[in-house]
Amino acid sequence: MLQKFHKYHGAGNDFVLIDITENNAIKLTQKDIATICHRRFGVGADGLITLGPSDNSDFKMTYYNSDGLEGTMCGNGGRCAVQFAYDRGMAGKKTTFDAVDGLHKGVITDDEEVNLMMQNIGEIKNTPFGMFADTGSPHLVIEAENLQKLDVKTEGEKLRHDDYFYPDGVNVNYYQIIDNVIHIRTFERGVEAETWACGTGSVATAVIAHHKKQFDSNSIKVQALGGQLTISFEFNGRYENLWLKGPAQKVFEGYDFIK
Ligand SMILES: N[C@@H](CCC[C@H](N)C(=O)O)C(=O)O
Repeated sequence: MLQKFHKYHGAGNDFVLIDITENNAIKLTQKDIATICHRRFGVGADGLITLGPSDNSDFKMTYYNSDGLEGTMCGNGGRCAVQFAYDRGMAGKKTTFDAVDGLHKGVITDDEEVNLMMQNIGEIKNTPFGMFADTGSPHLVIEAENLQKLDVKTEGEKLRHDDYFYPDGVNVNYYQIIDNVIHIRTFERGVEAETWACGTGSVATAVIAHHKKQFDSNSIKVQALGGQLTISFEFNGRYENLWLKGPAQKVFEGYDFIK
């Protein structure tokens, strides 16, 4: 069957998006999704997102990692979903949508970026390896001395599977602060590789750097391999009113043949 898809990226974190509001009958198996996301045998992406009907908002976003399994919240995917919904006339420049961790507001800004409201963050925890925060997805955050030279694939993969985080596993972020900007590299669970940006990981890293008093400001720039994100928040004993802003752009559209 030919399935219409759209490819977007958010700071280099790339996704296949499918509007299932008109064809809710489409059922994608884990193998279908993994094949669509495969960079040799498919379209190629870090994940796949469906936009379906929602009772209480403009649409429901469901996110799958490139391994074909449903993931937890994806910040850059959410930002791409906001741009996609606007491009398809499913929502205005201001929208509200439903995701696995609850309702999110999204705004397409005057500088043509997408700003996404994230859930409040609960406890920031210490682990034997670094600090941990759940920003809709679980993230371990580790400060590195030479980020550029770090073997993120080898080091990140070890921690992602460490017994300490069993059974859920964890996404692993390494960061270095240069000239008041957080530089970040992330090994993503479910993609099982380093991605070019991670929204929920950037939020976790910004609040942890603030928690460690490395920043006074409540607006922090995070430079990923594929682009820059800005995280802003209020701190009232806990991190609230969190927003993740950055580029979210269409790359192309097409039809994929799904058996
Ligand atoms: N790239 C995403 C994070 C996606 C979630 C993750 N891989 C998981 O399921 O653990 C983002 O931009 O937040």
